Amino acid sequence: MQVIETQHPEVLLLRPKVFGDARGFFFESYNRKAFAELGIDAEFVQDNHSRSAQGVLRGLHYQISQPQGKLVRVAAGEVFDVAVDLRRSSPHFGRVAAFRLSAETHEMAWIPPGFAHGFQVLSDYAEFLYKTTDYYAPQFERCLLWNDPALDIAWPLDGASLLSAKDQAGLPLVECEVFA
Ligand SMILES: Cc1cn([C@H]2C[C@H](O)[C@@H](COP(=O)(O)OP(=O)(O)O[C@H]3O[C@H](C)C(=O)[C@H](O)[C@H]3O)O2)c(=O)[nH]c1=O
Repeated sequence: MQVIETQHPEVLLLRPKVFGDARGFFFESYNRKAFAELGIDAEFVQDNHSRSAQGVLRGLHYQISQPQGKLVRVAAGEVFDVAVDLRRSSPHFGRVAAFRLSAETHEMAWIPPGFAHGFQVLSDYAEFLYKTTDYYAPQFERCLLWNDPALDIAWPLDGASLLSAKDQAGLPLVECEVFA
């Protein structure tokens, strides 16, 4: 597993060793011991899988209680993935880490608890898979406005063709509940 830096020291892009042969490919998408050796000693309790059409933007979501660390990857297509540090005590509070994830590169990203997360689909469609370190708790879910000017996120596609009502109602960072 190769670790690639992002704009944020705690958000890690992970490039797995991929075994290709005439049949196709194989790679370990998660290995507790190997990840612990990388410093990602997280215990995952939930796996999620979503499919979205091109232009769909999901996010930027976080749970103010039961915050979720996320190991994210794309099984089909390509997305522009974004994480924002919402920990007021962090020297990188408000910092954005953004990168592309695709089925072609098999790259994954580790996003620790305390970050808002979202993505925009760049391909015709994308299948997005991720593990979380705590359970879904809708009562604690909050939404950071995807196009908050203070974040200056360079989303590759203009606007968002499909946003949930929840995401359209996201709050700018200055109005968001954040972590200590
Ligand atoms: C997240 C989640 C959702 N749901 C149900 C609730 C809704 O009836 C339906 C769609 O939920 P939502 O529109 O919140 O799904 P996304 O917009 O993909 O939300 C995710 O988007 C960004 C990318 C994230 O990082 C979060 O993990 C997550 O909030 O699935 C569940 O049953 N369990 C869950 O863990």
